[in-house]
Amino acid sequence: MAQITIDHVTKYFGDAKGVDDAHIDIGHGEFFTLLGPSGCGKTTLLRTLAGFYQQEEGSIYFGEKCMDSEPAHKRDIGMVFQNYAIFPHLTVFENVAYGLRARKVSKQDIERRVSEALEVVELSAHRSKQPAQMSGGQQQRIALARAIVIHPGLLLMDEPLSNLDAKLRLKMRSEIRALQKRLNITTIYVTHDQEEALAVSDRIAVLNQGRIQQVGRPHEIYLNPVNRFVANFIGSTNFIDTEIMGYDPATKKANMRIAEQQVSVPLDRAYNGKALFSIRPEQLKLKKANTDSEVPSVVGSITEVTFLGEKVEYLIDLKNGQTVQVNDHAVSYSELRGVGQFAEVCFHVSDAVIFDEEGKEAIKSNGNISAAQAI
Ligand SMILES: Nc1ncnc2c1ncn2[C@@H]1O[C@H](COP(=O)(O)OP(=O)(O)OP(=O)(O)O)[C@@H](O)[C@H]1O
Repeated sequence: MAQITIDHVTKYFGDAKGVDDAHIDIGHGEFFTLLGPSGCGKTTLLRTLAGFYQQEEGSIYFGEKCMDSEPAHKRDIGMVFQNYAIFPHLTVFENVAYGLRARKVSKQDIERRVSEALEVVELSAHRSKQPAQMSGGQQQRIALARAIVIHPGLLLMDEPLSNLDAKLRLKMRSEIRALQKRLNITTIYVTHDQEEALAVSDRIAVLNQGRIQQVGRPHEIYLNPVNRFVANFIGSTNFIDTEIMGYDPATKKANMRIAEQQVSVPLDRAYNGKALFSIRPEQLKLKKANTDSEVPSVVGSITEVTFLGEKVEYLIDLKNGQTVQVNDHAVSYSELRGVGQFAEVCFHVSDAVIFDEEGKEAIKSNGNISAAQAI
């Protein structure tokens, strides 16, 4: 049974829907992330879960218990916000103890539980300090300790790392992930940072304009996006206009015209007409001399080269007028290419996802997904 069920929840602001018919089941101990661009409804959904907003449609269950008429303070939730929301006039210890005092926990238990929480976030040595004497990362750890000290059934985190610099974000995100796994607290995490979401989550829901676009494990979302929005929002993707012809229901294959090439492709459903071929820059390779001539390729000329050490980013103008990005590796000088050079860009059809012309739905998903189940 799911620990958290968001059952077709819609939250209106006037006539507009902040969250539109969200349906998600979240398991016990899961690290679940709500990911999407600014204004997509992440915070609204989180605040509705917390009981700060009341949805107009649908229900929220914690286990079998319906939470719809349960006030926020009775929902057994710990929260961490972007701005830390810690009290500047209280010591680190008193900040963490605050929720326990409000719950009338005994003095002895407060001492024990706050000490434990401070140890977990590695702030024991700072218990008597004022927050102003602490760094941003330390202040966020106070907020984290304050959220976990009440032993909540659910931890909600709204962009907790946004105020930290890039290096500290990386450090804190792996700390949060490790802590969440160790304490096994079901966690719902909000971020607009796709790399952060991929790094920390068990599963991710991608939202756009209030609607959930896709729910899946990080590699599923990345390798098998269900529509153009998800493919474009997570990582970078080449979209190449193609045409699908002669779908054969017996073999479930069709011919795809891509640039000057004609390639046979397996499809998930019957389709003929214009389509969008979506492939990641690292799934495209520059063909080397004397390599497999069976692999499909399209030709073009190199217009930009960015050498980044572990990879080289090439922009290539194809003969059909479209530009693609190829992220290649160059382990020796002889493999480096320059601007103006001719390039043959090759790919495996199985790596690509093909969408209908508007990009609303995949007509060919990524055939390799089952091989990645071990992750
Ligand atoms: N209190 C409010 N009153 C009216 N409209 C609101 C309110 N809160 C949010 N909205 C609208 O609802 C939509 C979703 O907002 P929300 O804050 O949930 O987005 P978000 O994904 O969390 O964005 P961000 O990453 O910028 O915080 C937006 O269009 C926003 O303008």
